[in-house]
Amino acid sequence: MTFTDRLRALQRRKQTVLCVGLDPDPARLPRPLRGESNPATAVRTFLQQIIDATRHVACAYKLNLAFFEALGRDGWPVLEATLQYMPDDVVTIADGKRGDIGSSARFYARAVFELLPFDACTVSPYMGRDAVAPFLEYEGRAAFVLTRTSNPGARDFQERRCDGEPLYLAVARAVARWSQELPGTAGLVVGATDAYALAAVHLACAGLPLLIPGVGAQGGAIDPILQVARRSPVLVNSSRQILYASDRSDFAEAAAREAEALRDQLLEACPS
Ligand SMILES: O=c1ccn([C@@H]2O[C@H](COP(=O)(O)O)[C@@H](O)[C@H]2O)c(=O)[nH]1
Repeated sequence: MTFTDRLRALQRRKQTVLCVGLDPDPARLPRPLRGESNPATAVRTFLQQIIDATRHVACAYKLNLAFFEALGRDGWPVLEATLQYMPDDVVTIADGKRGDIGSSARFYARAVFELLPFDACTVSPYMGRDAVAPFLEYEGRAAFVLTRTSNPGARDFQERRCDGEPLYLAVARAVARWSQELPGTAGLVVGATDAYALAAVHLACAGLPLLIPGVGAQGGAIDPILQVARRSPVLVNSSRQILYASDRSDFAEAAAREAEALRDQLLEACPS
């Protein structure tokens, strides 16, 4: 079964397209956990409680690798423990935005798909086809390639014209071509903060799954997502708005409420 088929089946069964982002910042942990002498232990407990509180409304969890790497030597065990804690009915995404020459990219791919059991990862297209290809060789897994990202700096390069269209669209079309060798292994990251780019990427590559960050803390709109979800599978990520909904002992309940509210707003995007 391809990654995309598995994702669609999960979304249909659970009626949710919500991806909860796990970006654990030790300085933002709820106050009751901040007293823990080892921040890695606190992060591990925090993430397990967030997973328990949101698993009924999440079809995916996106773990931003930067936050685990920044825990130093304790980061890898926390990453492994968090993955082991995942329920069966979700997919996991390693958000490391990898992208290097082919011989090195193969090792990045091996780390997330062989050493760690991630279902998908994020990849930067800047270094071209050989930097992306190793991630597309794993049957049943997927690589989401950055197109038009959600941050203000996306305008610096991604919107430059390339053969008469924005560079991010040329990237999206190239990824669609590259993925033909092993269908179902590629997706695209496109931010919710630019409704025009979201619609354009979706029109250029209808059918490729879209990982959409930028709602919640970054203020991206929901309606344009509902439009593109009519023809493309979508996974909508929210991290800080859910994780840090409260910094008191009710943080898990508050996270559940935020996640449920976003799931409800996105119900129309679920496959029937
Ligand atoms: O274009 C992009 C690509 C990745 N991200 C990542 O998604 C989350 C968003 O966090 P929020 O707290 O919901 O804003 C974070 O891990 C980013 O690194 C993105 O925001 N935009």
